Amino acid sequence: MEFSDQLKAVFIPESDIPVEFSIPEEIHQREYLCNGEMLKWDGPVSEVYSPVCVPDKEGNLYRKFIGTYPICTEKEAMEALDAAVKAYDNGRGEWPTMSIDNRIKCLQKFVFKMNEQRSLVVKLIMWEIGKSHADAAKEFDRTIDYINATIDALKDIDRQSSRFEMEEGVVAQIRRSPIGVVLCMGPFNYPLNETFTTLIPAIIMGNTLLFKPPKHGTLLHYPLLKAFQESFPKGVVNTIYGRGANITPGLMQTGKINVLAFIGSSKVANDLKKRHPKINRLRAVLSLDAKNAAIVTKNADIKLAVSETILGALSFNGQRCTAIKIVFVHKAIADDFLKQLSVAVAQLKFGMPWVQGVSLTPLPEPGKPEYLKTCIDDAISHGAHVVNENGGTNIASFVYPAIVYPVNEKMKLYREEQFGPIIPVIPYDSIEEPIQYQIDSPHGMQVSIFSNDAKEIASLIDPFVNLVSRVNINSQCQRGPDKFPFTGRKDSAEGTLSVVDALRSFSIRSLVATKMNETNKGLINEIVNHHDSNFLSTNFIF
Ligand SMILES: O=C[C@H](O)COP(=O)(O)O
Repeated sequence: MEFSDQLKAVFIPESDIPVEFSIPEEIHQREYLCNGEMLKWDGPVSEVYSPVCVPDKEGNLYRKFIGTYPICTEKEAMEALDAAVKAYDNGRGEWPTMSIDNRIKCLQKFVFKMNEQRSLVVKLIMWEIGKSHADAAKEFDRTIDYINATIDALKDIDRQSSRFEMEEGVVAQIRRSPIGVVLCMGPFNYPLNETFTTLIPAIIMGNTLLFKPPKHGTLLHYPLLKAFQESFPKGVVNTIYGRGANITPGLMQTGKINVLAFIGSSKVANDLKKRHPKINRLRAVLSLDAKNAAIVTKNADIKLAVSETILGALSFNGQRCTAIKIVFVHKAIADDFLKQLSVAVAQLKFGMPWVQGVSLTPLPEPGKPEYLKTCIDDAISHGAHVVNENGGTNIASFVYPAIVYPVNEKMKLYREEQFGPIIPVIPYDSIEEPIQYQIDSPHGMQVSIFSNDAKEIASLIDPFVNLVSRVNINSQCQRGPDKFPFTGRKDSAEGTLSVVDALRSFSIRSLVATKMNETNKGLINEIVNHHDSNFLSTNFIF
């Protein structure tokens, strides 16, 4: 069978889709959450087509229609903003003044309700973005773990804290206070997990928020709206739907957004930031573009370098900000590396997201296969070739991985973030070449260094760790474990995420201080007694 026919065969008729992996019915979202109410929507809607294609009677493949969601206008977005502003009430609202203990109780209620929706949300992740069912389940469970770790971290921080003497008789309670209204937007590749790595810490620190789900990955949030509504006071979480370009610039222009929490493209983030009339007052927590390099030195364990490169470059079809997006391999071992890499690609299982053990699946962005083809064609026109058999073959929403070699600075693949299943490989002579690449790069997220020579690795750590935010030794680039700081330099990020860092990112250190003289000693105890539990349970220091 021709390879393209093999690829086509993975798209099976609708009637053959295993029932346990199908969603019960099309999802038509006709409501959104604003100011604690599920508001009805009868305006225009956006149609959602799955990357999973099915053949019609003639054998033509078409993306399966799975549902619709509201396309709100600026009017609804402004109403949602008003609700968030009102709930925050300049820091005097019920939520920002609630004790941490009570906020945690709300979050625990939310986790309970979220877990009830696990099966549906996991299936929707799979259908909306084409992630394998196993990885979709991992995404859900990682999110629950992240929330629970956040709760544990808060309790820990709270336990460690106390009133303490600073200096010269001044006693202070150091707090982490909320900042205000957060506009929160996550990416399509981790529509639940990465969105929640900003949304959850933003909420728990006492901020109120506007939440816009990613374009690919909207419907999966629908089953969680009720959980938000029932777990948090009104106006704490408000949702907005529709075309980001139509509604988010206006929100920023109001100057009422205090924190922009955005995971996506650097261009969109910069455009949004510039809209804010007082940009210096805007806090931004951003995770953006990246072009992470793997460097395979001549002292590398090639087998290990290959298996980690495969994981790094092709997990979820290379659609991760932390993916390895370019590989520098020393000329002395380039042939061997490419041979083994090609064999490893050929061993990957491709298919529909519900197939067990599948690692290559259809791509959610409709224009992506065409874009990837232009990248490959451009590289070929500048002297590269596709090394692996069938590399770059495209049928409907599926693109078979391509190893492209030798890549040079004239090619799109040299600088552009392909965010897809292409592995561009550059042969190098001197280690100065990948170092210079990183110096010149507008990005600075991660690198992976492969070598068995400890001295060589040691000599490379400082040059790279001062250019990116994480150096991985003999292992792929990645975000986890989630307790580790996650950030980037240059255009790759702003602010730092991790279970604890995110709590810092969405709060401000503030003090309640007093001089410990005779009058104040007595007063302080009285104040503590008069104040509700808030005073004591927000006294964490970190
Ligand atoms: O897409 C960007 C994510 O932060 C990647 O996370 P990950 O490394 O855990 O897959």
